[in-house]
Amino acid sequence: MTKRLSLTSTSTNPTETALGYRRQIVYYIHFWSLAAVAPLVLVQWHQGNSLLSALLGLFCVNLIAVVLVLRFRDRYLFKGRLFALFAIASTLYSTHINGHIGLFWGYPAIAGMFFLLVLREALVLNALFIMTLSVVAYLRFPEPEFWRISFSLGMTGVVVAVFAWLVGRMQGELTSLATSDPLTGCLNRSQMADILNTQIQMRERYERVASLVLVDLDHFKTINDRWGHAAGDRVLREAAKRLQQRLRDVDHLFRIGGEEFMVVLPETRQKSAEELARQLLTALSLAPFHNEIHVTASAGITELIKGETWSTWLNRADQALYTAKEDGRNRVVSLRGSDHSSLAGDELRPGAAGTPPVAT
Ligand SMILES: Nc1nc2c(ncn2[C@@H]2O[C@H](COP(=O)(O)OP(=O)(O)OP(=O)(O)O)[C@@H](O)[C@H]2O)c(=O)[nH]1
Repeated sequence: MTKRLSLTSTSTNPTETALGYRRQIVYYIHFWSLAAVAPLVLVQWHQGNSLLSALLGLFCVNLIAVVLVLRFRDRYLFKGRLFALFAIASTLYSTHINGHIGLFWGYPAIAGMFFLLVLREALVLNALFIMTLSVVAYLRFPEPEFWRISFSLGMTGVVVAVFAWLVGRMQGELTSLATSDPLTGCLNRSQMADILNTQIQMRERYERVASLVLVDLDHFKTINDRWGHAAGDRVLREAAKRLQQRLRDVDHLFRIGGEEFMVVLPETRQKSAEELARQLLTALSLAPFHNEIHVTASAGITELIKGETWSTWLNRADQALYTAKEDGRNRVVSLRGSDHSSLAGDELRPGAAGTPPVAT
Protein backbone atom coordinates (compact mmCIF):
# COMPACT_ATOMS: atom_id res chain seq x y z
CA MET A 1 0.00 0.00 0.00
CA THR A 2 1.34 3.49 -0.80
CA LYS A 3 2.00 5.80 2.10
CA ARG A 4 0.62 9.33 1.68
CA LEU A 5 2.18 12.32 3.31
CA SER A 6 -0.09 14.12 5.72
CA LEU A 7 0.68 17.83 5.54
CA THR A 8 -0.86 18.50 8.92
CA SER A 9 1.10 16.88 11.73
CA THR A 10 -1.00 14.55 13.87
CA SER A 11 1.83 12.73 15.65
CA THR A 12 2.13 12.88 19.43
CA ASN A 13 5.83 12.04 19.16
CA PRO A 14 7.86 15.30 19.19
CA THR A 15 10.62 13.85 16.98
CA GLU A 16 8.03 12.80 14.40
CA THR A 17 6.36 16.20 14.63
CA ALA A 18 9.65 18.01 13.96
CA LEU A 19 10.33 15.73 10.97
CA GLY A 20 6.78 16.42 9.78
CA TYR A 21 7.46 20.17 9.71
CA ARG A 22 10.69 19.59 7.79
CA ARG A 23 8.78 17.50 5.22
CA GLN A 24 6.23 20.29 4.87
CA ILE A 25 8.96 22.90 4.25
CA VAL A 26 10.52 20.67 1.57
CA TYR A 27 7.13 19.97 0.02
CA TYR A 28 5.96 23.58 -0.18
CA ILE A 29 9.28 24.99 -1.47
CA HIS A 30 9.29 22.42 -4.28
CA PHE A 31 5.59 22.91 -5.00
CA TRP A 32 5.74 26.73 -5.26
CA SER A 33 9.04 26.60 -7.15
CA LEU A 34 7.25 24.44 -9.71
CA ALA A 35 4.46 27.01 -9.97
CA ALA A 36 7.06 29.75 -10.55
CA VAL A 37 9.43 27.90 -12.91
CA ALA A 38 6.96 26.03 -15.15
CA PRO A 39 5.71 29.18 -17.01
CA LEU A 40 9.34 30.24 -17.56
CA VAL A 41 9.95 27.10 -19.63
CA LEU A 42 7.43 28.42 -22.19
CA VAL A 43 8.57 32.06 -21.90
CA GLN A 44 12.22 31.15 -22.61
CA TRP A 45 11.21 28.79 -25.42
CA HIS A 46 9.13 31.55 -26.94
CA GLN A 47 12.09 33.94 -26.74
CA GLY A 48 14.27 31.46 -28.58
CA ASN A 49 16.40 30.48 -25.56
CA SER A 50 15.98 26.75 -26.13
CA LEU A 51 18.93 25.71 -23.92
CA LEU A 52 17.62 27.69 -20.93
CA SER A 53 14.11 26.40 -21.62
CA ALA A 54 15.42 22.79 -21.57
CA LEU A 55 17.34 23.46 -18.35
CA LEU A 56 14.21 24.86 -16.69
CA GLY A 57 12.20 21.91 -18.03
CA LEU A 58 14.57 19.47 -16.32
CA PHE A 59 14.34 21.58 -13.17
CA CYS A 60 10.52 21.15 -13.31
CA VAL A 61 10.85 17.37 -13.79
CA ASN A 62 12.97 17.23 -10.63
CA LEU A 63 10.47 19.39 -8.72
CA ILE A 64 7.55 17.16 -9.78
CA ALA A 65 9.48 13.99 -8.86
CA VAL A 66 10.36 15.29 -5.39
CA VAL A 67 6.78 16.43 -4.70
CA LEU A 68 5.28 13.10 -5.81
CA VAL A 69 7.81 10.87 -4.02
CA LEU A 70 7.40 12.92 -0.84
CA ARG A 71 3.63 12.80 -1.08
CA PHE A 72 3.21 9.11 -1.89
CA ARG A 73 6.36 7.41 -0.61
CA ASP A 74 7.26 9.77 2.25
CA ARG A 75 10.88 9.96 1.02
CA TYR A 76 12.95 13.05 0.27
CA LEU A 77 14.40 12.39 -3.17
CA PHE A 78 17.97 13.71 -3.78
CA LYS A 79 17.87 15.64 -0.45
CA GLY A 80 17.60 19.01 -2.24
CA ARG A 81 20.84 18.55 -4.19
CA LEU A 82 19.25 18.49 -7.64
CA PHE A 83 17.18 21.54 -6.71
CA ALA A 84 20.43 23.38 -5.87
CA LEU A 85 22.12 22.21 -9.07
CA PHE A 86 19.29 23.31 -11.38
CA ALA A 87 18.63 26.57 -9.50
CA ILE A 88 22.32 27.55 -9.67
CA ALA A 89 22.82 26.51 -13.31
CA SER A 90 19.65 28.18 -14.61
CA THR A 91 20.20 31.42 -12.65
CA LEU A 92 23.83 31.72 -13.82
CA TYR A 93 22.98 30.96 -17.42
CA SER A 94 19.90 33.19 -17.43
CA THR A 95 21.91 36.09 -15.95
CA HIS A 96 24.55 35.54 -18.61
CA ILE A 97 22.07 35.71 -21.49
CA ASN A 98 19.17 37.76 -20.05
CA GLY A 99 20.87 40.14 -17.61
CA HIS A 100 18.89 41.41 -14.63
CA ILE A 101 15.78 39.29 -15.20
CA GLY A 102 17.93 36.19 -14.68
CA LEU A 103 19.84 37.65 -11.74
CA PHE A 104 16.68 38.32 -9.71
CA TRP A 105 16.14 34.54 -9.35
CA GLY A 106 19.39 34.28 -7.43
CA TYR A 107 17.81 35.68 -4.27
CA PRO A 108 15.01 33.08 -3.81
CA ALA A 109 17.46 30.36 -4.92
CA ILE A 110 19.82 31.28 -2.04
CA ALA A 111 16.94 31.21 0.48
CA GLY A 112 15.54 27.92 -0.90
CA MET A 113 18.90 26.15 -0.66
CA PHE A 114 19.28 27.05 3.03
CA PHE A 115 15.96 25.35 3.82
CA LEU A 116 16.36 22.32 1.55
CA LEU A 117 19.94 21.22 2.11
CA VAL A 118 21.75 20.34 5.33
CA LEU A 119 23.33 23.52 6.63
CA ARG A 120 26.95 22.65 5.78
CA GLU A 121 26.10 21.79 2.16
CA ALA A 122 23.96 24.93 1.88
CA LEU A 123 26.82 27.11 3.14
CA VAL A 124 29.36 25.67 0.69
CA LEU A 125 27.02 25.71 -2.33
CA ASN A 126 25.71 29.20 -1.60
CA ALA A 127 29.24 30.59 -1.14
CA LEU A 128 30.23 29.11 -4.53
CA PHE A 129 26.97 30.31 -6.09
CA ILE A 130 27.33 33.90 -4.84
CA MET A 131 30.97 34.07 -5.95
CA THR A 132 30.16 32.74 -9.44
CA LEU A 133 27.14 35.00 -9.80
CA SER A 134 29.33 37.95 -8.81
CA VAL A 135 31.83 37.02 -11.54
CA VAL A 136 28.96 36.84 -14.08
CA ALA A 137 27.70 40.23 -12.79
CA TYR A 138 31.23 41.68 -13.16
CA LEU A 139 31.38 40.54 -16.78
CA ARG A 140 27.79 41.51 -17.60
CA PHE A 141 27.10 44.80 -15.74
CA PRO A 142 28.86 48.13 -15.05
CA GLU A 143 31.18 48.15 -12.02
CA PRO A 144 28.95 50.13 -9.60
CA GLU A 145 26.17 47.62 -10.26
CA PHE A 146 28.52 44.68 -9.78
CA TRP A 147 29.37 45.93 -6.27
CA ARG A 148 25.72 46.42 -5.35
CA ILE A 149 24.77 42.97 -6.69
CA SER A 150 27.64 41.21 -4.88
CA PHE A 151 26.90 43.02 -1.64
CA SER A 152 23.13 42.36 -1.70
CA LEU A 153 23.65 38.67 -2.63
CA GLY A 154 26.16 38.31 0.23
CA MET A 155 23.81 40.03 2.69
CA THR A 156 20.93 37.77 1.62
CA GLY A 157 23.14 34.71 2.11
CA VAL A 158 24.25 35.78 5.60
CA VAL A 159 20.76 36.74 6.82
CA VAL A 160 19.12 33.53 5.55
CA ALA A 161 22.03 31.39 6.86
CA VAL A 162 21.64 32.84 10.36
CA PHE A 163 17.86 32.39 10.21
CA ALA A 164 18.07 28.78 8.97
CA TRP A 165 20.72 27.96 11.61
CA LEU A 166 18.59 29.44 14.39
CA VAL A 167 15.47 27.59 13.20
CA GLY A 168 17.45 24.30 13.06
CA ARG A 169 18.90 24.88 16.54
CA MET A 170 15.54 25.83 17.99
CA GLN A 171 13.97 22.73 16.44
CA GLY A 172 16.71 20.51 17.94
CA GLU A 173 16.41 22.08 21.39
CA LEU A 174 12.61 21.95 21.44
CA THR A 175 12.66 18.30 20.34
CA SER A 176 15.16 17.46 23.05
CA LEU A 177 13.08 19.31 25.67
CA ALA A 178 9.93 17.54 24.55
CA THR A 179 11.48 14.06 24.48
CA SER A 180 13.44 14.13 27.73
CA ASP A 181 12.64 14.50 31.39
CA PRO A 182 13.87 17.94 32.52
CA LEU A 183 14.94 16.73 35.98
CA THR A 184 17.07 13.69 35.06
CA GLY A 185 17.65 14.06 31.31
CA CYS A 186 16.28 10.52 30.76
CA LEU A 187 13.87 9.90 27.89
CA ASN A 188 10.26 10.58 28.77
CA ARG A 189 7.07 8.72 27.88
CA SER A 190 6.72 10.44 24.49
CA GLN A 191 9.38 8.07 23.09
CA MET A 192 8.13 4.94 24.82
CA ALA A 193 5.74 3.52 22.21
CA ASP A 194 8.20 4.17 19.36
CA ILE A 195 11.19 2.55 21.04
CA LEU A 196 9.23 -0.46 22.32
CA ASN A 197 7.62 -0.91 18.90
CA THR A 198 11.04 -0.83 17.24
CA GLN A 199 12.11 -3.75 19.47
CA ILE A 200 8.91 -5.60 18.57
CA GLN A 201 9.57 -5.13 14.84
CA MET A 202 13.16 -6.36 15.28
CA ARG A 203 11.78 -9.46 17.05
CA GLU A 204 9.14 -10.12 14.41
CA ARG A 205 11.28 -9.53 11.33
CA TYR A 206 14.80 -10.53 12.38
CA GLU A 207 14.30 -12.74 15.46
CA ARG A 208 16.25 -10.22 17.58
CA VAL A 209 15.68 -10.49 21.31
CA ALA A 210 15.14 -7.63 23.80
CA SER A 211 14.42 -7.28 27.50
CA LEU A 212 12.76 -4.71 29.69
CA VAL A 213 13.77 -3.71 33.21
CA LEU A 214 11.60 -1.53 35.45
CA VAL A 215 13.42 0.01 38.42
CA ASP A 216 11.49 1.73 41.20
CA LEU A 217 13.17 3.39 44.20
CA ASP A 218 11.90 2.00 47.50
CA HIS A 219 10.05 4.18 50.02
CA PHE A 220 10.96 7.31 48.13
CA LYS A 221 8.22 9.21 49.94
CA THR A 222 10.18 8.92 53.19
CA ILE A 223 13.20 10.56 51.50
CA ASN A 224 11.05 13.53 50.53
CA ASP A 225 9.47 13.63 53.97
CA ARG A 226 12.77 13.45 55.85
CA TRP A 227 15.19 15.46 53.68
CA GLY A 228 12.79 17.59 51.68
CA HIS A 229 11.64 17.66 48.06
CA ALA A 230 14.82 19.35 46.77
CA ALA A 231 16.95 16.56 48.25
CA GLY A 232 14.51 14.06 46.66
CA ASP A 233 15.13 15.72 43.31
CA ARG A 234 18.89 15.47 43.78
CA VAL A 235 18.55 11.77 44.57
CA LEU A 236 16.51 11.22 41.40
CA ARG A 237 19.13 13.04 39.30
CA GLU A 238 21.99 11.07 40.84
CA ALA A 239 20.04 7.79 40.56
CA ALA A 240 19.53 8.38 36.83
CA LYS A 241 23.25 9.07 36.49
CA ARG A 242 24.21 5.88 38.31
CA LEU A 243 21.82 3.85 36.14
CA GLN A 244 23.03 5.44 32.91
CA GLN A 245 26.66 4.70 33.78
CA ARG A 246 25.88 0.97 33.83
CA LEU A 247 24.16 0.95 30.44
CA ARG A 248 25.47 0.53 26.91
CA ASP A 249 25.01 3.19 24.23
CA VAL A 250 22.28 1.11 22.57
CA ASP A 251 20.20 0.82 25.76
CA HIS A 252 17.41 3.33 26.44
CA LEU A 253 16.79 4.79 29.89
CA PHE A 254 13.39 6.35 30.59
CA ARG A 255 11.92 8.03 33.62
CA ILE A 256 8.32 6.90 33.40
CA GLY A 257 7.01 8.00 36.77
CA GLY A 258 8.00 9.93 39.89
CA GLU A 259 10.65 7.47 41.10
CA GLU A 260 10.26 4.82 38.44
CA PHE A 261 12.72 4.17 35.61
CA MET A 262 12.45 1.88 32.60
CA VAL A 263 15.41 0.38 30.73
CA VAL A 264 14.98 -1.08 27.25
CA LEU A 265 17.78 -3.54 26.48
CA PRO A 266 18.08 -4.48 22.79
CA GLU A 267 19.81 -7.79 21.97
CA THR A 268 19.53 -8.92 25.59
CA ARG A 269 18.21 -12.24 26.88
CA GLN A 270 16.37 -12.52 30.18
CA LYS A 271 19.41 -14.02 31.96
CA SER A 272 21.70 -11.12 30.99
CA ALA A 273 18.97 -8.64 31.91
CA GLU A 274 18.74 -10.24 35.38
CA GLU A 275 22.48 -9.81 35.84
CA LEU A 276 22.31 -6.20 34.70
CA ALA A 277 19.31 -5.45 36.94
CA ARG A 278 21.26 -6.78 39.93
CA GLN A 279 24.13 -4.46 39.02
CA LEU A 280 21.75 -1.52 38.67
CA LEU A 281 20.23 -2.08 42.11
CA THR A 282 23.69 -2.50 43.59
CA ALA A 283 24.82 0.75 41.96
CA LEU A 284 21.90 2.49 43.67
CA SER A 285 22.26 0.94 47.11
CA LEU A 286 26.01 0.46 47.56
CA ALA A 287 26.95 4.06 48.37
CA PRO A 288 24.62 6.52 50.13
CA PHE A 289 23.42 9.51 48.10
CA HIS A 290 25.07 12.78 49.13
CA ASN A 291 26.83 10.90 51.93
CA GLU A 292 23.72 10.38 54.01
CA ILE A 293 20.68 9.15 52.09
CA HIS A 294 20.53 5.38 51.78
CA VAL A 295 18.45 4.19 48.86
CA THR A 296 17.34 0.76 47.73
CA ALA A 297 15.26 -0.11 44.70
CA SER A 298 13.20 -2.96 43.29
CA ALA A 299 13.27 -4.22 39.73
CA GLY A 300 11.01 -6.22 37.44
CA ILE A 301 12.40 -7.90 34.33
CA THR A 302 10.96 -9.64 31.35
CA GLU A 303 12.07 -10.64 27.86
CA LEU A 304 9.99 -9.79 24.81
CA ILE A 305 7.93 -12.69 23.46
CA LYS A 306 7.32 -13.01 19.74
CA GLY A 307 3.85 -11.88 18.71
CA GLU A 308 3.01 -9.73 21.72
CA THR A 309 2.29 -6.00 21.81
CA TRP A 310 4.41 -3.48 23.67
CA SER A 311 1.70 -2.96 26.26
CA THR A 312 1.56 -6.68 27.19
CA TRP A 313 5.35 -6.70 27.38
CA LEU A 314 5.32 -3.65 29.65
CA ASN A 315 2.44 -5.04 31.75
CA ARG A 316 4.44 -8.20 32.43
CA ALA A 317 7.46 -6.14 33.55
CA ASP A 318 5.07 -4.15 35.75
CA GLN A 319 3.73 -7.39 37.24
CA ALA A 320 7.29 -8.46 38.04
CA LEU A 321 8.02 -5.10 39.68
CA TYR A 322 4.79 -5.31 41.66
CA THR A 323 5.85 -8.74 42.95
CA ALA A 324 9.30 -7.40 43.90
CA LYS A 325 7.61 -4.68 45.96
CA GLU A 326 5.12 -7.11 47.50
CA ASP A 327 7.87 -9.55 48.43
CA GLY A 328 9.73 -7.01 50.52
CA ARG A 329 11.49 -4.61 48.05
CA ASN A 330 15.28 -4.33 47.36
CA ARG A 331 15.11 -7.28 44.99
CA VAL A 332 14.86 -8.29 41.36
CA VAL A 333 11.92 -10.32 40.08
CA SER A 334 12.33 -11.89 36.69
CA LEU A 335 9.20 -12.98 34.90
CA ARG A 336 9.08 -15.06 31.72
CA GLY A 337 6.09 -15.00 29.43
CA SER A 338 5.03 -18.51 30.38
CA ASP A 339 5.37 -17.70 34.13
CA HIS A 340 2.79 -14.95 34.03
CA SER A 341 -0.13 -16.96 35.46
CA SER A 342 1.90 -18.84 38.11
CA LEU A 343 3.86 -15.92 39.47
CA ALA A 344 2.49 -15.89 43.01
CA GLY A 345 4.02 -19.24 43.98
CA ASP A 346 7.62 -18.43 42.91
CA GLU A 347 10.37 -18.62 45.45
CA LEU A 348 13.02 -16.00 46.15
CA ARG A 349 16.59 -16.95 45.39
CA PRO A 350 19.24 -14.93 47.25
CA GLY A 351 21.81 -13.14 45.09
CA ALA A 352 25.54 -12.86 45.74
CA ALA A 353 26.61 -11.17 48.98
CA GLY A 354 25.80 -7.46 48.96
CA THR A 355 23.61 -7.71 45.87
CA PRO A 356 19.83 -7.77 45.77
CA PRO A 357 18.26 -11.23 45.46
CA VAL A 358 16.58 -12.40 42.28
CA ALA A 359 13.32 -14.29 42.02
CA THR A 360 12.49 -16.01 38.78
N1 LIG B 1 11.44 14.96 44.99
C1 LIG B 1 10.57 14.45 44.11
N2 LIG B 1 9.63 13.58 44.51
C2 LIG B 1 8.80 13.06 43.61
C3 LIG B 1 8.86 13.39 42.26
N3 LIG B 1 7.88 12.71 41.59
C4 LIG B 1 7.24 11.98 42.51
N4 LIG B 1 7.79 12.18 43.74
C5 LIG B 1 7.40 11.60 45.02
O1 LIG B 1 7.68 10.21 45.02
C6 LIG B 1 6.86 9.63 46.03
C7 LIG B 1 6.35 8.32 45.53
O2 LIG B 1 5.66 7.73 46.59
P1 LIG B 1 5.00 6.31 46.52
O3 LIG B 1 4.33 6.15 45.17
O4 LIG B 1 4.21 6.09 47.73
O5 LIG B 1 6.21 5.32 46.44
P2 LIG B 1 7.34 5.01 47.50
O6 LIG B 1 7.29 5.89 48.69
O7 LIG B 1 8.64 5.01 46.74
O8 LIG B 1 6.98 3.57 47.92
P3 LIG B 1 7.22 2.22 47.15
O9 LIG B 1 7.39 2.54 45.69
O10 LIG B 1 6.01 1.41 47.39
O11 LIG B 1 8.45 1.61 47.69
C8 LIG B 1 5.76 10.63 46.36
O12 LIG B 1 6.01 11.16 47.64
C9 LIG B 1 5.93 11.72 45.30
O13 LIG B 1 5.63 12.99 45.80
C10 LIG B 1 9.85 14.33 41.83
O14 LIG B 1 9.99 14.66 40.66
N5 LIG B 1 10.68 14.82 42.80
